Amino acid sequence: MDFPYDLVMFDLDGTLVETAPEICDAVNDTLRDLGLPAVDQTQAERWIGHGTHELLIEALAFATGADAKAVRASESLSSTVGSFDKHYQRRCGTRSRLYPGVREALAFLRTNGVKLAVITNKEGRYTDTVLAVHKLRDSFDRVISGDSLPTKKPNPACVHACLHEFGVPPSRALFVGDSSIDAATARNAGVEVWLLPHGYNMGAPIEQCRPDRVIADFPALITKS
Ligand SMILES: O=C(O)COP(=O)(O)O
Ligand SMILES: [Mg+2]
Repeated sequence: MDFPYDLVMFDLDGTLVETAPEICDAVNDTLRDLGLPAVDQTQAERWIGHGTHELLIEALAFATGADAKAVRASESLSSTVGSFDKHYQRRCGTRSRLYPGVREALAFLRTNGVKLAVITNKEGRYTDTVLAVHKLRDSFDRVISGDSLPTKKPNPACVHACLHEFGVPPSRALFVGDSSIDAATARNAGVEVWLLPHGYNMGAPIEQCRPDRVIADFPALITKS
């Protein structure tokens, strides 16, 4: 197959790896430490996409009934972040899984000389753990996390960094993601975006993001349509 891109940038959570089960576990471990009620996974999925720091703030606001602004300003936040960090590092890899066909699609693209990157809003220390436990790190030429650059998605700086590093023009690059954040990132950078429906997208249907294509799954990524 003649793949029409020289660079593919993948989102992580909800795109390459189903991470919500163990993220929800770590949130609930943290809430339990505080004597707060647990949340269900569907609820937690709506908070995935802006990085785990924002997710934790949303979870605390939801569980306490406070608004997110008050949670962000609270003195206890940094110790709660420390508690979440401990729980999430322990939970990473326990209940996440690669979506079907991920490894095969990455291998196919690599073999065809396509440069591959991960661009996630997840903080680097968690990205590293997730990629390591799923033996994915060596599949990528570049990994950009939410705290790698001064800005995160949907700011296009992360995409620009990849285009620059690999000397690829926007017309030869593709972003593959699962959310409106990914769609906005790609649009802001002037690259095409294909979205998968198996991820999170803050609970909204993926078609609403108006991607260039909705692809059913990873086999569809490398199958000529
Ligand atoms: O919210 C997160 O932690 C990361 O989400 P992303 O991998 O979809 O960017
Ligand atoms: Mg995602």
